[in-house]
Formats: sequence, C-alpha cells, structure tokens
Amino acid sequence: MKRIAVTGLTGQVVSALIERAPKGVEMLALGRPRFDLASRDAVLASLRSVRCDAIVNAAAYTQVDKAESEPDVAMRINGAGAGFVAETAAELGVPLLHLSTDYVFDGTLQRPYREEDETGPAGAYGRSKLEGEKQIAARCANSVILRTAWVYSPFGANFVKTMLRLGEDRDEVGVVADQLGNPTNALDIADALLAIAQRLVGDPNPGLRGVFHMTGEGEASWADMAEAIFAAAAARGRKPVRVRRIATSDYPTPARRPANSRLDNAKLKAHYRIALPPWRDSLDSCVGRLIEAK
Ligand SMILES: NC(=O)C1=CN([C@@H]2O[C@H](COP(=O)(O)OP(=O)(O)OC[C@H]3O[C@@H](n4cnc5c(N)ncnc54)[C@H](OP(=O)(O)O)[C@@H]3O)[C@@H](O)[C@H]2O)C=CC1
Ligand SMILES: Cc1cn([C@H]2C[C@H](O)[C@@H](COP(=O)(O)OP(=O)(O)O[C@H]3O[C@@H](C)C(=O)[C@@H](O)[C@H]3O)O2)c(=O)[nH]c1=O
Ligand SMILES: [Mg+2]
Repeated sequence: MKRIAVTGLTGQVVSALIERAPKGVEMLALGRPRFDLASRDAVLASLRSVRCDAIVNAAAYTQVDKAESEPDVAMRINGAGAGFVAETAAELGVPLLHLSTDYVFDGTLQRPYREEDETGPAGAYGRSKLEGEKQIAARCANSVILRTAWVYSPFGANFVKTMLRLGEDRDEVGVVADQLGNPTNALDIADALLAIAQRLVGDPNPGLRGVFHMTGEGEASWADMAEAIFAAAAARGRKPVRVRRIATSDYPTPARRPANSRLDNAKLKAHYRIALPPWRDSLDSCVGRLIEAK
C-alpha cells in the first residue's frame, strides 16, 4: 500500500491520519475548494485524478446542533456526498473506508449497540450519517463503514479543547451525566484505519467488509470525561476545575442526543484483531499534548 486518498483537509481524523502514516505510505488529503462533497463532479474528478490504493472518507458535516437548522445541507454532504465517494471508489476498484457515528442510534437500548441493532437517529446529523451508510453499502461492496463516537484529538474542534478552554476562566463546569458513550482519540482511529486499509488491499474476504463499531475501550458519561480531562490537566499544573454533574434537561440544545451511545466493538476484534486503547489512557496523552503545546 503506497498511497491513501483521504477526504478533508483540517478535520480531526484527516490530521491524525497524516500524522500517523508510516514511512512509505503517502496520505493524500483532498479538500475544499477543489474537492467538495457537495459536488458530484468535483468528487469524481478529484478522486479520478489521483492514483491510490485505498480511499478514506473522513470528511463530513459534523455540527450536530447546526444540522437541525440546515438538515438539507447535512444530508447533501453526509448522504449524497458519501454516495459520490462510494461511486468513485467502485469505479476505481479500490477499497473504501467510511466513518459513521453512534448518533445513528436513538439511544434507548440498555446495552452497548451491536452492528445489526436497529438504527433510529434522534437528529438531523444522525439521519444524514445513516443515509451516508446506505449510500456506501449500495454503491461500493468493497467497503467498510466504521462507526466511531465522541472523537477528540489535538486537532480541530472537540470536547477536550472546549473543556480546557472553559476551565481557564471557571472553577466549575456543568456537564451532562446521563448520556453514556465511548470517548475515542482520533490518533487511535488513524492507527486502526491504516491497519484496516492494509488488510482490505490484500484480502478479499467478505467478512472484512460491512459495518463495524470502533471506539475507545470502556465507557463514560460526558461528565466522567470532563472530570478525567480536568484531572489530567491538574496533574500538569493547571488549576483544579470541578464538574457539576447535570441532567440533559439542564443543558438544552437544538439537537436531541442519544442517552445510550455505547458501541460494542466485539465484531472488529473478531474479524480484524483490532481494539482501540482504554479511553482514559488515550485521553490523558491528548490532554498532556494540548497543555505542553501551550
Ligand atoms: N467528531 C466526532 O465526535 C465524531 C465524528 N464521526 C465521524 O468521523 C468522521 C471524521 O470526523 P472529524 O474528523 O471529527 O470531523 P471534523 O469536524 O474534525 O472535520 C470535518 C472535515 O470534513 C471536511 N468537510 C466538511 N464539509 C465538506 C465538504 N462539503 N467537502 C469536503 N470536505 C468537507 C472539513 O473540511 P475543512 O478541512 O475544509 O474544514 C473537515 O476536514 C466524520 O465522518 C464524522 O461524521 C463519528 C463519530 C464521532
Ligand atoms: C460544552 C458543554 C457540552 N455539554 C454537553 C452537550 C452534549 O450533550 C455533550 C457533548 O457536547 P458536544 O457538543 O461536544 O457533543 P456533540 O457535538 O454532540 O458530539 C458528537 O459529535 C458528533 C460529530 C458525533 O458523531 C458524536 O459521536 C459526538 O461526538 O456535552 C455540557 O453538558 N456542558 C458543556 O459545557
Ligand atoms: Mg459538537
């Protein structure tokens, strides 16, 4: 595997892939204005013009609340746009790795979600991502859809950076304690994507294709995650910040979010022998890096 084409320029997963690509693997990032998921012509033309061994579709409309007021834009990029990428991957005959989300589920199940569990997005972002999954499955058999969740990293915008910023001028931050999920470091996602791409290029086994859940090991509420962020920051000399554990109803947002976002990663382990590190370890190293960079 010599070259991977990845969609997006500054996103968390794109940036992590660029950082983690080993010597000898070129990571070619495609982004706006030239590559725009909103334009079928642009997607086809850019992807056709690069010679690559695999494609990672890491670009998406990811603003969960904003999507509620422009659902058609989200649908166009995450639904139709993903379909254009899949169509081109099939034409070029290269494997496609696509990222999806825990927000395709409604969150009412009382255990971690498995791949075959019924979907039922609670909001416009989740609906658009579910449409993307359908487009990918219909247009490119040589593909994997990796549902991940609660992604943070040293790059882009994410919950860890938000908490560290809020903690700079507050002693206490209120954070919802009744939404459960799996915090996932984009750098761990990148390592796994590289291994998965390598496997797909060399192994036609249909068992390696389809939908897989892929998140950091272990579960947390957003409040648990915030507490871990502030503990990691305090261990590096930042002033202590308390987390006030609040209910979802105390933190009104335009989008409804699943109460249970936990994903079961057993299928990925069984078929690929891949497991992401425990969330607390990866979170601690990310906080360390963000603080040391200052
Ligand atoms: N963030 C999260 O918590 C989670 C994310 N995911 C999924 O993982 C994937 C990666 O997410 P993440 O890295 O966090 O995303 P980011 O929000 O960090 O980055 C989004 C990327 O998409 C690009 N993009 C947006 N619109 C377009 C468009 N019309 N044409 C081309 N590129 C576009 C952005 O481009 P530009 O660089 O130009 O700004 C950016 O590079 C996405 O599919 C997302 O749905 C799944 C679960 C959780
Ligand atoms: C900033 C803040 C957020 N919250 C809550 C709101 C929300 O329920 C939760 C997380 O806030 P965020 O805005 O980071 O969450 P959100 O943007 O919904 O994160 C989601 O992004 C998309 C792209 C995904 O695919 C999901 O997996 C998930 O990571 O924390 C607080 O309780 N207090 C706060 O001060
Ligand atoms: Mg957000």
